[in-house]
Amino acid sequence: LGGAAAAPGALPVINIGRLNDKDPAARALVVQDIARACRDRGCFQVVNHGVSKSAMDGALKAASEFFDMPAERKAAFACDDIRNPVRYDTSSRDGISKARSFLKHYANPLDHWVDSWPTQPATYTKKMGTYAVEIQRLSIQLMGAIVQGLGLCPMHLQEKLGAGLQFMALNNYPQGSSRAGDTVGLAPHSDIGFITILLQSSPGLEVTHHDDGGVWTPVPVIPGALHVHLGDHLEVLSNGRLRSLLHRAILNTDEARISIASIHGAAMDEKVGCADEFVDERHPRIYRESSFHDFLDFLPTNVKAYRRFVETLKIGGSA
Ligand SMILES: O=C(O)CCC(=O)C(=O)O
Ligand SMILES: [Fe+2]
Repeated sequence: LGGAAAAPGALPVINIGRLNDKDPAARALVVQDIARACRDRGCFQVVNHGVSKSAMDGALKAASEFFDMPAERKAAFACDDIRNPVRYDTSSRDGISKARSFLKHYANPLDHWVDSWPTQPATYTKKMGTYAVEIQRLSIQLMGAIVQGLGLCPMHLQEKLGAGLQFMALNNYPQGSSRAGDTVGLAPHSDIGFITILLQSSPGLEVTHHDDGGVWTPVPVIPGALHVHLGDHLEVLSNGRLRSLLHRAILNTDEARISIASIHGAAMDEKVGCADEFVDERHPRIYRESSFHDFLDFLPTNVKAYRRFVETLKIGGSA
């Protein structure tokens, strides 16, 4: 064919209301939509997901109130140790932050982590906690559908996910200049974990799947919808049947922008490897097993020339 790759079509929006349907055929249709979206696009948006509008609005409000605080207050949460349970930062020491400040913290189980969260603004823990719990529940429901779509039992990972990691990143981007053209706030990367569920206050997120030929597709803001994309550990688990999604954030030229990413994975030291069901003579194991802990060890080494973590896990490849 040659020439520039054609822009892939609109990103899928999936109504997941019937995932809980008693009729297995009704659930199967939704599972099929999710499976296709995971395979072909590495992401999709969900509507009818059961996360309340008030929880979503509350989370964005809590995040914006946090970022609106004076710099000294926020600096109290700054920490050089990437293992700290709460971390605020404005610099680009991670190699991918170009123009963002962020607050990152863990969230599952909430009662274990919430005491380490900011106590200012006063309603932060209440609002973000409510959102975190609802998103954690949704993540388990979505993962049930995703593994079923892969042909596994829907319960395959449920216990590990229930005891697993929920890592939240609140991102704050300045308004971009319309004269400067597209300005990258957060450079292309994939997330660790199985899936990320993301809420954005205004457009800016862009995605490119491994076979999109490097064409970036903007993720539209659909009121009430949540964006879901696949992380490195789902690529590993599926032995490469699914691929993690490269994504980036462009500065919005109309307004400052906030996004809240919730990353869902196995517990800190739990090793994730390829499921035996996807390994046979024709499909040898592609990736070494690894944990979130291993990912944190890898991060500081990934500053100069960015590589997806999952690339470094390839068996036979260079680590
Ligand atoms: O701001 C966005 O939309 C993307 C955020 C993101 O990719 C992340 O926090 O990992
Ligand atoms: Fe990300």
